[in-house]
Amino acid sequence: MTASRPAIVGPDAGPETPYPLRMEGRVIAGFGRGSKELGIPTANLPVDTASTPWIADARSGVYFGYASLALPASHPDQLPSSASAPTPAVVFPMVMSIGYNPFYKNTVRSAEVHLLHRFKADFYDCHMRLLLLGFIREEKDYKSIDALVDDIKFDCDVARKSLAREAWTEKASVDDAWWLEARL
Ligand SMILES: Cc1cc2nc3c(=O)[nH]c(=O)nc-3n(C[C@H](O)[C@H](O)[C@H](O)COP(=O)(O)O)c2cc1C
Ligand SMILES: Nc1ncnc2c1ncn2[C@@H]1O[C@H](COP(=O)(O)OP(=O)(O)O)[C@@H](O)[C@H]1O
Repeated sequence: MTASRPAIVGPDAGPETPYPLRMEGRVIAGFGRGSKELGIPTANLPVDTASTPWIADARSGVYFGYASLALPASHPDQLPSSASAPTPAVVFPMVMSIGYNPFYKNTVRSAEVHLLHRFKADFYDCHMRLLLLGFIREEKDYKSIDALVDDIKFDCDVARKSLAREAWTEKASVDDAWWLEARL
C-alpha cells in the first residue's frame, strides 16, 4: 500500500549516523529476469564482506543515495572530457535493494542499484561507487509483479524528494574524500 508510506525519509538536517555507508565494485550481471522490461533495470555489485564489512550486518531492504560511475569515454552518457579529467566519473541519484528479494526467493544476498537516469546504453563491467545516505523500507514479498513495481516506483519518488532537500543535495552531502577522488 504505497498510500500509507512516507513520501520523504531522513531528517531535514541531512544524513545521520551510520550514513554515509560506502560500497564499490564492478557492475556484474544479475539474475536476468528482464527487469528492463519492467522499466527498472538494476546494476548489480558483488556482495563482498571483505571489501564492504558493514554489509554483513546491514538490514535487508531499500536504501537511497548517490552512485558515481566511471563510464568509458565512448559511452553515450559520459560527459565531455577535459585535459584535467579525461574520463570524469558521472554522478546519479539512486535507489538500491540489499537482500534476498523474497518475491523471487533468492538464496544469496544481492546488492542491486537502480540509477535515476535513462541510459542510452548498458554499463556492465564499469566501476561504480555508492554513497548510501539513508534507509527507505524493509524488503517485502508481493502477490504480483505489478505490486512490486508500484512499490519500487514509489521508492524512486521517495529518493528523488528526499535528495532534493538542501542538506541532501550531492553538493551538500557528498563532502567526502573517498567520493571526490572517484570523480577525478
Ligand atoms: C528500489 C528497489 C526495491 C526493491 N524491493 C524489493 C522488495 O521489496 N522485494 C523483492 O522481492 N524484491 C525487491 N527488489 C528487487 C527486484 O525484485 C529485482 O530488481 C528483480 O529481482 C530483478 O532482478 P535482476 O535485475 O537481478 O534480474 C527491489 C529492487 C529495487 C531496485
Ligand atoms: N537506470 C539504470 N539503472 C541501473 N542499470 C541500468 C540502468 N539503465 C541501464 N542499466 C543497465 O542495465 C543492466 C541491468 O539490466 P537488468 O535487466 O536488470 O539485468 P540483470 O540484473 O540481469 O543484469 C545494468 O547492469 C546496466 O548495465
